[in-house]
Amino acid sequence: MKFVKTFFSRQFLWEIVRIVTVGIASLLYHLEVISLPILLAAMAFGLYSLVKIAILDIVKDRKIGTELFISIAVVISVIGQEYLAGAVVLMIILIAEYIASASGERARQSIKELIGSVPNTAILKKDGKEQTVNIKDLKVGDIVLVRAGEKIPVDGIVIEGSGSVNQAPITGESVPQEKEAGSDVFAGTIIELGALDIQMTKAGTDTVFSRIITLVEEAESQQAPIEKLTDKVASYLIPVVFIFVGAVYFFTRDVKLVIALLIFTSPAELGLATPLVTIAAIARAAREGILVKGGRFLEELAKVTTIVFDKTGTLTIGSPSVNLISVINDDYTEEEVLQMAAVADRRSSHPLAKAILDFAKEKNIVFGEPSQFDVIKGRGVSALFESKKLLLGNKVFMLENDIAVSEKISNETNTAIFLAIDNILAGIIYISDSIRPGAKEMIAGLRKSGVTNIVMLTGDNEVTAKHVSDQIGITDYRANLLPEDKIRIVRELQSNGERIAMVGDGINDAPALVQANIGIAMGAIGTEAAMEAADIVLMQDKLEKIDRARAISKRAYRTIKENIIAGVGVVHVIGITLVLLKILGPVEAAIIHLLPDTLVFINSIKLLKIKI
Ligand SMILES: Nc1ncnc2c1ncn2[C@@H]1O[C@H](COP(=O)(O)OP(=O)(O)OP(=O)(O)O)[C@@H](O)[C@H]1O
Ligand SMILES: [Zn+2]
Repeated sequence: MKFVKTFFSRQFLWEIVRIVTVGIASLLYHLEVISLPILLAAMAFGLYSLVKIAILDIVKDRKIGTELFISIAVVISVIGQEYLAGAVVLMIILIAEYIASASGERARQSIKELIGSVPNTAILKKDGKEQTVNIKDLKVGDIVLVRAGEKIPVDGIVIEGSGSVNQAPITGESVPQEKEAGSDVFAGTIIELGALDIQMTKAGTDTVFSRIITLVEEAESQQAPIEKLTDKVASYLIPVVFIFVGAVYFFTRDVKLVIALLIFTSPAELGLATPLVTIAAIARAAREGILVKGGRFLEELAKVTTIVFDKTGTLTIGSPSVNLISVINDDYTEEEVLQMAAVADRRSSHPLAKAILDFAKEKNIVFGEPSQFDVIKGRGVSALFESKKLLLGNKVFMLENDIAVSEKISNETNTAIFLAIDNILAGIIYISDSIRPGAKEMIAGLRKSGVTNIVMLTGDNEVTAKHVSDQIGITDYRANLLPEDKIRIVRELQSNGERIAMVGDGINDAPALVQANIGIAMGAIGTEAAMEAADIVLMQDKLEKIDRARAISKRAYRTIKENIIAGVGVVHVIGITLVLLKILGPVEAAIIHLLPDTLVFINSIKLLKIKI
């Protein structure tokens, strides 16, 4: 069993030796086989690691941990001549420490097991020969051969062959994707059928897979606010505890009582309560293709009450197509309107421009190069072609340029793009983009999970914006926005004291993603910019992943609270009471104290398995 392997690995050898030494010495002393100095020597050996950690904590992290409490308790037991009690307590606490560190290690390993790994070698195809080489020796452009049942070792482009690839290690989606010449493939994914010749673009630590692993590993260091809070509470509580225990000793002179009290007043599991959950939840999310860049964001997403969506490319698929061209100025034909629009948009990288160009190509329309070209953000483009001035964009853009636009031309489902030639409206191009499947269910799911405010932001026109938001159940939408308006709106919502999550495609809306408390980027597989800008990255273009991310976050946050309240709070309060009532002595206290450690561990690690 992997579990057993971690717990008995060499890394923990010394901890086990210490536990056994102190245990056997206690037993032999009790049986009067060994003398007191030998017991004390064994205790010193056992105590050594605790004292070391206690001192390191104080000096390096300025933190008082359990180790200090226990060290003091053991020293007091020796001074007070309660040798055996001290030794047994020491042994049990060593066991507890060992459970804690081994379980943290176990959780970390399980992340790697969940996500998997990338092979170290690849079959290189060179000069008509095939040879197995180490990944490190591959160069960009090398051709790598991968067959059915094998893991793809590099990121690259398929140049020959076809096959179905299971991308679950990266996207969480286990339905295989068909790959053929020209398709992108990613390291760590598995070819289920077929064989592919892959031209390598990235290998080793540059691959998407590697980036995911690094992000997940770094995520642990991004403390959740609740963790900072528990650290703070612990630092206030500790002096109070020492004064309290000191007072108890002063009035009772009862060494055993003091030792037992120190065991239950130590903040042991507080240190374990959050990090374990964070690791488990982040690993769980990663397996579903949801990349959470820190424990902080889990907590933020769990608490969020407002979620802001970008429309194009997020709620809609983002690959629009032209439906209709209507000629307004009879001096031009339909072809000419399309041709001029294509000229104006040929230098633009906007998805709407792509739709227009694709349509022109489909109609075999030849379009020239503009002599001048400008992008007017959130409005459209302007261009100069054969001394004609072209303006292409939304209605606001036309009105801003004093171009008359008659009213009845709006159409619900389509985005109307206006073309003006020499400041006279020539035609309108209707373009539509379909709403992503599952959008309505996702919004309903978020509302059910307690998100009270859902807002849609778009640079698109009012009519289309209303149409889209009506269909998916969003009542609050803002249209005709410039990119800076989106940031401003996020700020405004925040200034009402609300925590905002913003969902976008991570490319055009990166600034708004950064401004929000949590930025969520969709469909980021392979898009470096989106992976950088967002705090939570959805590897797939699937809206239900937003619901999933929220569900996992809420569950993780709940688990942290359970750990702190039930695992730590309740056990300790009951423990202290029973000790003061003299129902529990030091040895019983130490044994019972193993319980919350184990509870916290089990409660956290279950996040990897349970249905959420
Ligand atoms: N290259 C372009 N060609 C034609 N129209 C454009 C172009 N760029 C912008 N527009 C017009 O300006 C509007 C706003 O563009 P913007 O890029 O800000 O947002 P969007 O892509 O429509 O939607 P969203 O804000 O939801 O991503 C578009 O709806 C379109 O009418
Ligand atoms: Zn956008």
